[in-house]
Amino acid sequence: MSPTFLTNVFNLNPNPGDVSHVADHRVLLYVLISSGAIVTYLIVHRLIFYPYFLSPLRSIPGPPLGNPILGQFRTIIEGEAGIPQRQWVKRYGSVVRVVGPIGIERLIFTKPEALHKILVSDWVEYPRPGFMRDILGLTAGYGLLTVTGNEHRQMRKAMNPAFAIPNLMAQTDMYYDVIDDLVEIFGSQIDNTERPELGKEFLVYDWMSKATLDIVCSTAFGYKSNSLQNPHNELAEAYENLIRPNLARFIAMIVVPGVPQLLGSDWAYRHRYWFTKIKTLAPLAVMLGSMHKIKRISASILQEKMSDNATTVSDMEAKRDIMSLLVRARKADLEKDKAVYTMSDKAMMDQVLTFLGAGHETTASGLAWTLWLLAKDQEVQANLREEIIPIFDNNKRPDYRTLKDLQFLDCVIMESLRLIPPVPMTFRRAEKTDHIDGVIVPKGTILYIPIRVINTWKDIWGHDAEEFNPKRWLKLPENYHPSFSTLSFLAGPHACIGKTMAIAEMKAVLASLIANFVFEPAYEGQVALPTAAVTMKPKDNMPLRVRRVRQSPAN
Ligand code: HEM
Repeated sequence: MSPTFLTNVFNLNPNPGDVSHVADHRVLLYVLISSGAIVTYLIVHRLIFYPYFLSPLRSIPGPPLGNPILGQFRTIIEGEAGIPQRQWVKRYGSVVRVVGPIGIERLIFTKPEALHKILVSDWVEYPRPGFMRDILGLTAGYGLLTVTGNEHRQMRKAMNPAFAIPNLMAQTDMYYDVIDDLVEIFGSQIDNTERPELGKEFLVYDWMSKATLDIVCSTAFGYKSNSLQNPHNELAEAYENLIRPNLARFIAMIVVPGVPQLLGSDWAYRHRYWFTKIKTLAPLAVMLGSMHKIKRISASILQEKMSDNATTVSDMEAKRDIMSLLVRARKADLEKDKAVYTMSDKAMMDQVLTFLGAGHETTASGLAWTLWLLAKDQEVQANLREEIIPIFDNNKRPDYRTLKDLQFLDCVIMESLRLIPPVPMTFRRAEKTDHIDGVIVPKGTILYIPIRVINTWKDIWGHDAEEFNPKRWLKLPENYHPSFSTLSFLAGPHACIGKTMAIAEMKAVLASLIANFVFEPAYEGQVALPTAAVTMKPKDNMPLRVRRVRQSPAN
């Protein structure tokens, strides 16, 4: 700091006879006052003038602006995921304006035509917003979930064949290697209690999470994570630590410009020790360590696939995991045409994290909530068992087609995913000024895609839209739109690439569990709530009482 600056600010003039310092002092004072006035004006403009009097969105109905600094943020964060939005749509109609923290406006659109524009016809101009891509990039890899426009088009085209039905049909048997373990673990733990006929309480979400991790690891990249049997598996542990940090704090850090790039750098990994010195930043050190471990494991998985020279049909049949298929397709493409688009090694490695991030917790949440709904509705559970038992009496590992043909199982899963979608909402950002559903949407506006609201909208689903009624899928309502009445897997070019895989997996797990066990609430008056996270992971890991359907011969 220069001595002149100090002299001026604190009026420490070394030469008392000289009056020029008084003029200097005044100039500085004017500068300070006018800067303060500008900053105050900008804050008042941002928090009050703009949202109340100037915003072109101000006449769109919506909840009150609320607290000038937080807006409706507290209601959103403290409410159950998707529920405040549902109340607003009920109250204010099909287009709603919500003001969040520091005056940031968001719009909710619900009509099929509006959703078609945002998600399908103009999807390139409505990408995932930057803050969302930063969060996804760090926790689920810079893969399909973060790329946009042409890069997304090319990457998705390269990946689609690996998710095609013939491949999924061939993979179904891999699910049962994991499911058999799960059934065996539940069964033996029940049998080891003093009164097996009363069953045992299990934290169902935890078990579904282990099972879906093992399934996605083996089907997506042929890796045996074995977390059902070994909770200390390196990849399972690293992934668990990666997603554990407090999400709200993590998001708050990530929106600071430069932080995502810093966290993704090797420098941050090498210097992570320093984060442990500050209590609030300490979880980041664990997260950086986990990211590094996952990258190392992904690199070795990819290396192994690339050096794999499977040429015989039986070798190739054995290696039907998604990553093997991608590596083989890339090799073939390059041999045919050197100029063709192929994914870089880094992009391929990032897909490992994308499959883990996108395909594990989502499917686990879907399964846990389905078991909860069945635990609360014993009649539906019994009807489902009635459909499944004859199949399992013949074959304990029903294939893709057999599972697909189980009509009531399909209804139960579709209804559960409708009512409690594992991803309750997502976001888009307008990259152009546009007209949607009669309102002007300025460039830069953040749009809520309110998955849970649409899925339970009474205008489409009728008066019992918020109730669990699998039979509704046998006769769909008149207003039903095949793409925009349930958005659990979204629609358009960014729709879930793993949809068919997730549904087949959920069917195999659920059918095997319901054939073997009865699920009941763990205690009277149990209420299940989701965490306010990206997925609908249950807050208490969903304790349920599990009993054997038929007593084992030992009993
Ligand atoms: C019940 C289970 C699942 C649900 C409810 C679900 C839901 C979703 C949703 C809503 C999106 C769109 C997100 C957005 O655009 O903001 C999405 C995208 C995606 N999902 Fe899933 N998902 C599930 C399972 C899976 C599985 C098993 C995989 C793969 C192994 C997977 C891979 C992906 C990928 C890669 C994307 C990005 C697609 C793109 O942008 O092109 N998902 N998923």
